[in-house]
Amino acid sequence: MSGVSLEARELSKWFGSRTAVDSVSFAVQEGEVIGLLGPNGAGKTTTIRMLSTILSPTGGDFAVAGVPSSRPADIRARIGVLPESAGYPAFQTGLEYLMYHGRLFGLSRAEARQTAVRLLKQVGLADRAQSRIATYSRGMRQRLGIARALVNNPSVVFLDEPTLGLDPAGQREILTLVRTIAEARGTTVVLSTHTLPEVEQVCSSVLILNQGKVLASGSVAEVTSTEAAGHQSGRLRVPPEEMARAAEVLRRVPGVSVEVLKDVVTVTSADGMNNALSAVLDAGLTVVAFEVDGARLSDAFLAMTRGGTS
Ligand SMILES: Nc1ncnc2c1ncn2[C@@H]1O[C@H](COP(=O)(O)OP(=O)(O)OP(=O)(O)O)[C@@H](O)[C@H]1O
Repeated sequence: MSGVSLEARELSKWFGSRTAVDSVSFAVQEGEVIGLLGPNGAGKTTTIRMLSTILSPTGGDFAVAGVPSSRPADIRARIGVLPESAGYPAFQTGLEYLMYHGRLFGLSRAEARQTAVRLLKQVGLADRAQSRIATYSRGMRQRLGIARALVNNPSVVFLDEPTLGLDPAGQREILTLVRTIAEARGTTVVLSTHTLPEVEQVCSSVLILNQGKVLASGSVAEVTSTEAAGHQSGRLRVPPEEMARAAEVLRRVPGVSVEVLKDVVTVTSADGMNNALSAVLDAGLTVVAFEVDGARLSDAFLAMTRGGTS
């Protein structure tokens, strides 16, 4: 059975009078991919910097692979980080770069080479191992950065916006790689992103931050369904001859707004769609089709963070 590999308790960071992270608590299981989601300035990077021991928390504490935050050097040995804007030595080759980092972690020359070759293969750069990094595309550099984050065989990897600036094919490559890292190696991945479909595709759980506070956390399905219940819209199709009557019935339901287009009524309800549907059925009308929006994480995220960017 897998255990908790990352745990934060009431983690906080103030910069002067500005609160960047405000009492954030969460736990992540081994081999899980957690999406750290939030608008600009939500506190994602600051949270990652604290968990990766680059910044000291102002309050609260955390543990990585069972190692408490009071032992930062031991934590560093167990984590890998791809920072938001990683720089690369243009004149080194991918192989040299990874070997160098392997040596920094105490590997012998032979071990460092072996590790570098294995990782280059894993991130799809085997055929470019001997090319200078200056000739790599942005997507290739990001994959090299992920390989570097894996050099010390970490328990937890932090990837800060790894797909930023990549084209759809590059994004897909990174996301596939993230999934492989978690599934094949059992590594826990913390993925910070603005891009909601990414979270829906690769993350098992999500932590939504806004202005430093946790707005929601849990599995992607839990967060989506909880929020969707209160913010729904949908489309109701009735036979054309019953349209006028359906619109009239719906307009009488409290909290419901109605828009009619041909034989489709678009209904928006602050309290969920059940009352709207019941009213139409109670009136003896024929429902040909009923389709509810708001069952996506992106809808939940937009509803939660509406107007909240700092
Ligand atoms: N070194 C710093 N000094 C002062 N304020 C800071 C510092 N670092 C971050 N902040 C502030 O803390 C808040 C959170 O910033 P952070 O970079 O963690 O957000 P983020 O969610 O990563 O945003 P983005 O998506 O834009 O990268 C912001 O208001 C930011 O201005």
